[in-house]
Amino acid sequence: MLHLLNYIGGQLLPPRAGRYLDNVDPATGQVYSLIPDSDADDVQQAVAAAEAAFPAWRALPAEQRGRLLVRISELIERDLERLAQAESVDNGKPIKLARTVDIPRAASNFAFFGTAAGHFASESHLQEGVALNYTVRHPLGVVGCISPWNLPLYLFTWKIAPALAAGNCVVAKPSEITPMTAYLLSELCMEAGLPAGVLNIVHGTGPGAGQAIVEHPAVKAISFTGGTATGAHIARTAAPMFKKLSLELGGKNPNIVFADCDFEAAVATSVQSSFANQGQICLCGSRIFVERPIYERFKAAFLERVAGLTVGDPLAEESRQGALVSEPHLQKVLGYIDLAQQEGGRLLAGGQRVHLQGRCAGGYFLQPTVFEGLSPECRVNREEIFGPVVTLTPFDTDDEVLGWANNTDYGLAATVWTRDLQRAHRVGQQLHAGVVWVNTWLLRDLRTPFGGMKNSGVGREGGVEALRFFTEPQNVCIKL
Ligand SMILES: NC(=O)C1=CN([C@@H]2O[C@H](COP(=O)(O)OP(=O)(O)OC[C@H]3O[C@@H](n4cnc5c(N)ncnc54)[C@H](O)[C@@H]3O)[C@@H](O)[C@H]2O)C=CC1
Ligand SMILES: O=C(O)/C=C/C=C(\O)C(=O)O
Repeated sequence: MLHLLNYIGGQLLPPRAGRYLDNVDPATGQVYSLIPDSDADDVQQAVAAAEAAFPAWRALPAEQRGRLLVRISELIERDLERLAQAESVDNGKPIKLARTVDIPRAASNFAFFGTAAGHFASESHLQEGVALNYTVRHPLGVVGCISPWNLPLYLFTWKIAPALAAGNCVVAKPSEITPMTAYLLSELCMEAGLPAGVLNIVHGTGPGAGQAIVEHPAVKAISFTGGTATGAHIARTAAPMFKKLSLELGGKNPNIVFADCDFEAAVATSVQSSFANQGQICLCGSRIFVERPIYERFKAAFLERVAGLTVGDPLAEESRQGALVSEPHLQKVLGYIDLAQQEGGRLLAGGQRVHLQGRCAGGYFLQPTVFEGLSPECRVNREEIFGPVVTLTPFDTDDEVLGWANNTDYGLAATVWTRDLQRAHRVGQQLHAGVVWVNTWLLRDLRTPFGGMKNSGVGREGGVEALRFFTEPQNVCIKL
C-alpha cells in the first residue's frame, strides 16, 4: 500500500515516530493509502528547515520567486488529469468537478500569486516640506497554512501561494482526510526546483501536527480554513503568542430569489449552489428564500432539476453527486435530516443514504435533500450542515427576507437574484456577508477580498489582502 511522505527540507521523509493513519476512499469505504501521523518532532524539523531557507528566499527578487510559482502552476496544468483523478478518489467528488474546478483553480492560485508578487507595491506619504514616509512590507518569516478536506488542493494552494510570493517560508498541513494531492504537490515542487525548505508539507491530524504548527513559537502567522469551532480553538492558542491570524470558517448562506429574476438562470444556478461538491463548500447557499409570487413555480422547477442529479461513482463521467467525505460526516448530515423532520420540515426530495452496487457498495452517498416548511429560526436554518441539504422558504418583503437572511451567527456569502439593479445594491449591502453575488454564484476574481463576517472568520484572503496578511508593514519617516 502507498505510504505518503512528508515534504521537509526539500526531501520526502517518513514521520520520525513511524506512525501512520489510514486514508479512506469515500466512494468505497476502503483504506487505500497510509499517511504520516506526524507529531511535534516532525513539525520542529519542518520549522527548522523553513527557518534555514528563509534568508535566501526573502533575498530572492520577487520576480524570481514568482517564476518558480508560475513553474509549479504549469506543472499542475500538465498533470491536471492525474491530479483530478487523485482528488476525486481522495475526496469523493465527481471527477468532472475536480477536472474543471479544483485542479484548474490550484494552478491559477500559483499563477496568480506568482505574477502578483511582482506587482505588490508599497505606499509613501509626503508631508510637503516636512517629511516623507514610506512603508516597507517585510515577509513574516515562517508561516503556517492549515487547510480542510472539501476543496483540498484548491484551498491548500490558495494559502501557500501568497505566503511564498510574499517571501515567507511555509509549514503547511493539508487535512488528514484528503492528503493525496498535497503529497503530489510536494513532488511537483521538487520538480519545479523550489529551494529546499521553502515549502514544507507535514501530514497528520489536527490535534497532532496541526496543533504543533499553531503552538510553535517560530511560526509567525497562521492561515486556516475549516470549521468554526476549530478556528476558535486555534485563535485561543495563537492569541497569547500574538500571531497574525487569517481564519476562513463556516457559512450558512442565504440565496434570495426575487420574483423579477431571470428564472431559468436562478433555478439552474441555485441547484449548483445547493449541491456542488455534495454541498460541502462553505459558500453553498443552503437557505433558499423565494419571493412568494414565484415560490411554487420555483419549487417545481428546482425539484425537477434536483431529480436529475445523478448520484454515482465519483470516477464516472456522468456522476453529478459523488460521495460525502467520510462516514462520520455522512452521519452528521443524516443527523440534520432527522432534526429537520423533528423541527417540522416537509421533505420534498432525498433524505436517504444511497447504497450503490459494485465498487461503490461501501461508499458514503446521500441523496440531494430539500425541505420546506421550516422556521427561519430553527437549528436546521441556523447551523452549518455542510452537506447536500437545503431549505426552501417563501418571503413577502425585502425587510422580512433580510431579517431572516441575517439571522445566523455566520456571515460568509449570500446570493441575490433580481433584475432590479437598485434592489440588488440595496439588499446586497444590507446583507451581513463578506461576499455577495448578484445573479451568479461562486464567480471568482482572485483579486477580490474573500472572507466572512461574524463567526465566518477573521481577515480576508485574495489578491493584495493576502499579500498584506503575509507581510509586516514597517514605516520609515525621513525628515525633509
Ligand atoms: N471551509 C469551511 O467552511 C469548512 C468547514 N468545515 C466544517 O467543519 C466541520 C468539521 O470538519 P473537520 O474536518 O473536523 O474540520 P476542521 O476544521 O477540524 O479541519 C480543518 C483543518 O484543521 C485541522 N485542525 C483540526 N484541529 C486543529 C487544531 N487543534 N490545530 C490546528 N489544526 C487543526 C485539520 O486537521 C484540518 O487540516 C464540518 O462538518 C464542516 O461543518 C469543514 C471543512 C471546511
Ligand atoms: O476561495 C474560493 O474560491 C473558495 C473558497 C471556499 C472555501 O473556503 C470553502 O469551501 O471552505
